[in-house]
Amino acid sequence: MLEEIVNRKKTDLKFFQMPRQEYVPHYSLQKSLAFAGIHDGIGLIAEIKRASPSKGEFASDLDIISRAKAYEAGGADAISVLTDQPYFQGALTDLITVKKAVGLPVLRKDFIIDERQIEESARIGADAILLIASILEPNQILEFSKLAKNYGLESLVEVHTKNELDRLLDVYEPPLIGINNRNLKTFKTDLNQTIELFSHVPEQSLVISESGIHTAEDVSTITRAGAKAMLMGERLVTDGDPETVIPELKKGAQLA
Ligand SMILES: O=P(O)(O)OC[C@@H](O)[C@@H](O)c1c[nH]c2ccccc12
Repeated sequence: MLEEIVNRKKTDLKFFQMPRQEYVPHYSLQKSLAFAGIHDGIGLIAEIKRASPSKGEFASDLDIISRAKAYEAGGADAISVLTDQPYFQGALTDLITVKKAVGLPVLRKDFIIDERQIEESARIGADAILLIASILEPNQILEFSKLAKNYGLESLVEVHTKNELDRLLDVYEPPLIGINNRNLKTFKTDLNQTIELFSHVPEQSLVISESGIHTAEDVSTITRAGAKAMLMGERLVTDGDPETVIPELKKGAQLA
């Protein structure tokens, strides 16, 4: 599946058009998460996602403006927006819309494999981009992070295996490391991934546990593992009242 997604991305990039730049205020994902880690015990990146290859369409009629505002009102520290269209029903315009609706850092969630996508991310108003270790070489991750920084963007580097992490750390120690609990090949999630990989992450890096986090107990588990932040998609997208549920979920960090 991952190979299929990346191949489609390569095809679509043949028709790439650079968007015009608009002025938007910038927020630091790193600072926002570190601040929340101190005050709430855990930082939250809440995700806007209509569909996924594993679950199909689960929120096709999502009102992204009210959802993003509810995330912010509930105490989310950043918003992640899926911008991949073919597999996640996302769009660049979703990110532009969300960025205008909230005063939080916005992470562009996509399959970045080309430098032009980084300038594009800056132009649509992203504050940070996702770099996925399973589809990029470690030196590409380093180069892409530098390029992102030149555009004023932070990078969240996502790993799923110890091998990906080791290869990455030989070349670059990212300030923000995402441990994806979902195996992108089988789609299975396992919070043990965060527990197992955490001890191998450099002390200075802020760890974000991603995927498969649904309950306050899950939040407790990943906090105990050492994560300072979490990325939640499906649980929040499908909830009737994220504004109420976010503080309840965050309380899991206090029980850790
Ligand atoms: O909906 P979940 O299980 O809470 O997962 C959110 C997020 O971690 C997931 O959407 C994700 C993690 N890494 C990705 C890479 C590409 C697309 C999506 C993702």
